[in-house]
Amino acid sequence: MLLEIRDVHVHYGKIAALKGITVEVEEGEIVTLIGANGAGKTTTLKTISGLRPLSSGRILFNGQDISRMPGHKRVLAGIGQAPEGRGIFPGMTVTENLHMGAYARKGDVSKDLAEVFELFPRLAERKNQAGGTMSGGEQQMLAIGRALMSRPKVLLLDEPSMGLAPMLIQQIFTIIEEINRRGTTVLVVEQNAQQALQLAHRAYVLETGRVLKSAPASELLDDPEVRAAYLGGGAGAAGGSGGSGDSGDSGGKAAAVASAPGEAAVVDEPVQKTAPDDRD
Ligand SMILES: Nc1ncnc2c1ncn2[C@@H]1O[C@H](COP(=O)(O)OP(=O)(O)OP(=O)(O)O)[C@@H](O)[C@H]1O
Repeated sequence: MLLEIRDVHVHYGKIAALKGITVEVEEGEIVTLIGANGAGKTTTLKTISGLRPLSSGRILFNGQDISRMPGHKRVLAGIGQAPEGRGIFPGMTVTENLHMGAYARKGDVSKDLAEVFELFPRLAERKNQAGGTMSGGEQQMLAIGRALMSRPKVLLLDEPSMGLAPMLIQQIFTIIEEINRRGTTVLVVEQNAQQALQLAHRAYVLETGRVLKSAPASELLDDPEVRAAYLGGGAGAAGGSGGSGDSGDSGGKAAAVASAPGEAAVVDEPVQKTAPDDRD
């Protein structure tokens, strides 16, 4: 087992955000955590990467207990994270941002840089552009690319589809599949349950700090309870895709994106929000 989260409890002051979560990730898998707002998905990722301390429980990585290991050492051990809200450095260029991803690692990074540019040609085209002037989709690519620069064994992704137009979501998910095909294990948190379940091998459904269910992703796509609560109640995603009943149709994918009808025309514009989630 590459990553094991065992009966983990996490608190924000008196608020119990995780109430005994157990999640396992095998090497080579794509695992997704789905669930409503406030279920504890982001907290789970932050606890794995060392941004939140555990109240109790254990986190094992490659069999080693990392529960109390500082975050930067976890990066060196092979845990890479692309955080919610991207968290890129707005004033730095794309290349500089990518170099920051390798800061904790010694040695030549040119091969890694070339690999990221190959995965994300858009970043290569914009390598001298300031991160803050990039579109939402490009910033998401940059955040993933930066996490890859640390050569993670497991890549933690927090809401990679957030705020992106359907076509871009599709692109990002295809790249995540490719990253996994090249050997990186992926743990991805998503509100976009339909797409996450189509991407992942296995999934955990979180509800108010607990694991409600875990199963192969394809099983959860057909699970009536999951469909009712997280997939818009019927076939395909919420939002009225036309309801063809085929969960793999592109209409369903498009409808899985939470956007007002008028927003469909917005492709991918520069975004201002670049700071990491700083509610802590
Ligand atoms: N900085 C914080 N201070 C206090 N409570 C917090 C903080 N961050 C999260 N929480 C609480 O912890 C619980 C889990 O939140 P978390 O962000 O992990 O959920 P989530 O499933 O990722 O939801 P979202 O999609 O909204 O990010 C919620 O009850 C939330 O209100």
